[in-house]
Amino acid sequence: MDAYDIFKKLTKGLKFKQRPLGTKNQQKQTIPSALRIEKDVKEEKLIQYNIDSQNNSGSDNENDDIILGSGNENDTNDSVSENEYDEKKADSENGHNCALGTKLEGSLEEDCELQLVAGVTVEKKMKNKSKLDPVELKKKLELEEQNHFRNLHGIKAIGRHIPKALEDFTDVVTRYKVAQTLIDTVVQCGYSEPTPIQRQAIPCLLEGRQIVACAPTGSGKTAAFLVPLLHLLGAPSGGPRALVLCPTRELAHQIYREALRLSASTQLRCTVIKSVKESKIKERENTIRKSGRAGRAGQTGRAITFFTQDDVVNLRSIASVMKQSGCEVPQYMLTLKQNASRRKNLLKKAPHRDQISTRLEKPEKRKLDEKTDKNDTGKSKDTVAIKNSKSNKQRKVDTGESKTQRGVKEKRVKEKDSKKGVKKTNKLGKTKRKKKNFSKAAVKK
Ligand SMILES: Nc1ncnc2c1ncn2[C@@H]1O[C@H](COP(=O)(O)OP(=O)(O)OP(=O)(O)O)[C@@H](O)[C@H]1O
Repeated sequence: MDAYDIFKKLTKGLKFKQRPLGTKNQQKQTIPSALRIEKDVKEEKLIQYNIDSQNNSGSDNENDDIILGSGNENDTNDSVSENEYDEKKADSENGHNCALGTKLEGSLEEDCELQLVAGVTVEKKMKNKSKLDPVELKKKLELEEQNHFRNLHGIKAIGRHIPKALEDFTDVVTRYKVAQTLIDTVVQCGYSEPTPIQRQAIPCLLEGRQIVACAPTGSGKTAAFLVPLLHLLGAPSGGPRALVLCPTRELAHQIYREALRLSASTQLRCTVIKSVKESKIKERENTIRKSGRAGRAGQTGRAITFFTQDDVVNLRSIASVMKQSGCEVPQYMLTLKQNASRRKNLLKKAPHRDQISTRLEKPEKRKLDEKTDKNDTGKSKDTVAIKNSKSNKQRKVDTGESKTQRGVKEKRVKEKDSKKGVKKTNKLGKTKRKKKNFSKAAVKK
């Protein structure tokens, strides 16, 4: 908002009469009588006051203790000529009259005395405004120019010693010695001219000033802070050095894309941190890798284990124990066995802790179940029988019964024999006898 706008706002609704030149006296006549009387009284008071002040400075007066500037009714001295009045009025208009009760005499550079109470005066130095240093004048002119430039581009800046807004991107090279390659990439991105926010924010940031910048969406705020940031970072050196906080993930990706484009000429790298947990895992991974030991990072059930070459032996033994106990061996352990070249620094998801505990609860029962399952499928029935049976009798008799069933039957038979004292009989024998008896009965009939 410039001076004209402010004036317009202040005088909104007011009407000004335009006075044509040379009609001064005529207008005087047209002033209403009441107003004219008031004006005359004021002028008279001013004249009287000036005379009083002159008298006070020269000789003692009866009215010294009266507060100056309030008007004196006792003095009705009309001896002040019109010329004197005109001169004094002209002086007062030129700014020589400091306030009521000040001396009107003296040159421009003379001190002005402010008399508050009779006899008490305060010295006040008048500044000679008309005489300015050429350097100061130049500065003022420059400031005026800068403000005019800002107004042209709709830039509003508040603060002390605000740096000059950019006219072009090449300004940055000359003023702040920014690498030409960086500006070239900016131009390659299609930014031929800086946007208003870029014009003012880039020089501020390059001077190391702290700023709060506001601009509408799509006005180029990202480049406004990325260009100076890339210049200040220079070359990469040990770890992250700049952090851009975003309220949303989408905005983070938008800034990331912009940063990738603008940092094409530099060796700097940029990434988006999606969640703190993930970053923590990565951090831990890096520390583990640096230490050369195995480790685990993450939450229960979602843990990630890192292995080194030395862990392979241990893993094998763990896998074999798990197999023996009837546990399900994780896939990554099997792959470790298969491919020796990939064993180093493997990153795999560990099995859920609860799963392991449940599987380890009743391993014996699981074993039995598994064996029954195997038999049900009919896998290598004969071989199992050969291995488990000790006598040839059983080999012959084997009719596909399971090992356990056979064992149970044998036990029962033995118990019966020992109790009753009956001779051992074979199943086959019994059936033969039955057949013989059946044939004899048929012959008799
Ligand atoms: N000086 C420029 N000249 C031409 N295009 C530009 C300039 N600066 C930025 N742009 C382009 O304008 C688009 C919007 O820029 P940017 O995303 O930086 O805006 P923003 O103000 O950060 O928006 P938001 O408020 O949504 O984050 C981008 O595609 C960018 O490439």
